[in-house]
Amino acid sequence: MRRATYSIGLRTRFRGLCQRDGMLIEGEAGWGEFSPFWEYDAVESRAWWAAAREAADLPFPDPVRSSIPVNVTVPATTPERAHAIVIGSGGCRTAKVKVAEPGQDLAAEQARLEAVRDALGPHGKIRIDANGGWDLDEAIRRLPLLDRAAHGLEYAEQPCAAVDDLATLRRRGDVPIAADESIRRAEDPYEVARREAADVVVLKVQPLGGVRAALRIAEQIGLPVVVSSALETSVGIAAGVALAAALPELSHACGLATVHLFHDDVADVPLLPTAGELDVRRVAPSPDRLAALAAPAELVQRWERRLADVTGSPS
Ligand SMILES: O=C(O)CCC(=O)C1=CC=C[C@@H](O)[C@@H]1C(=O)O
Ligand SMILES: [Mg+2]
Repeated sequence: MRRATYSIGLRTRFRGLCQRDGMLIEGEAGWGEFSPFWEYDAVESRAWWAAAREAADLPFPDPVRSSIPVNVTVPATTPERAHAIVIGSGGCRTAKVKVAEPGQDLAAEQARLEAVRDALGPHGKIRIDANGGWDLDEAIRRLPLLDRAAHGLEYAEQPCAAVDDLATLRRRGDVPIAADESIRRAEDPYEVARREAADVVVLKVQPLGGVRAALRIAEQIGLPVVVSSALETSVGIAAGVALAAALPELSHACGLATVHLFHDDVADVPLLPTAGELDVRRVAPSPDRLAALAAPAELVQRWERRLADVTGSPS
């Protein structure tokens, strides 16, 4: 099995990261990506490895659509930069704006949302993602204010960490609620649905163990699905696109336009949107790009050791 370890700078700090690294593996069916964030231990990273193996070894399920509408992802940045990111998004008509980042106050979030609304126009949709960063009182206080600043929010993704709090917020009805971490990092991804704690669920291929595993959750959970990236290169994004393409129903834009957050990509033709949509296709990295983006030797060794820990085999 051929493998390559990449390291790519991010244009704007995102979830505390200035650089993204991971491994790409080639199997009989094509390329897969293994890029669990560094804070994930070997046990949690197993699902990410299963996803990489699936992509490398098996064809993706048959698609039922040929392109996927996507949101532009706006990091916790200045209003000016947020505006420019939306304008340069490749025609996205939905924007997802990060909120609840350390060091950012309510006024900064309101200004960012106003700038995004200005760039998107009155008909675009705006969603926010707090990554579970608020307690219930803070969420109750902020959601109506951010809803107003955005001139209407499509939904708030993971405003609080606890499923109980999501259920309370949903019952209050200020803003529709989406669950992300409560699905991908939960023992039981169906708890959110049983507790009627979300209007939408966010599914990510790597943390959920592959396209087929995520498809099964989508089929059984009984809620609208948004397929999102785990901040991958175009190789990993292609697996998310394959999931979105195979879903029987797709009513919302997906969070798969994150290659624009990277300075560079492993593919000659990156999976970036045109007219707000991504093409449904597999991606192979180009040898030249892989060479240019190869991780330094020390980082390659760290990834090799990590892989050995996750698979239980010596590196
Ligand atoms: O959903 C999107 O628009 C892009 C993906 C995205 O926001 C994320 C990718 C990877 C890690 C996460 O912190 C973050 C998320 O929480 O959804
Ligand atoms: Mg999220």
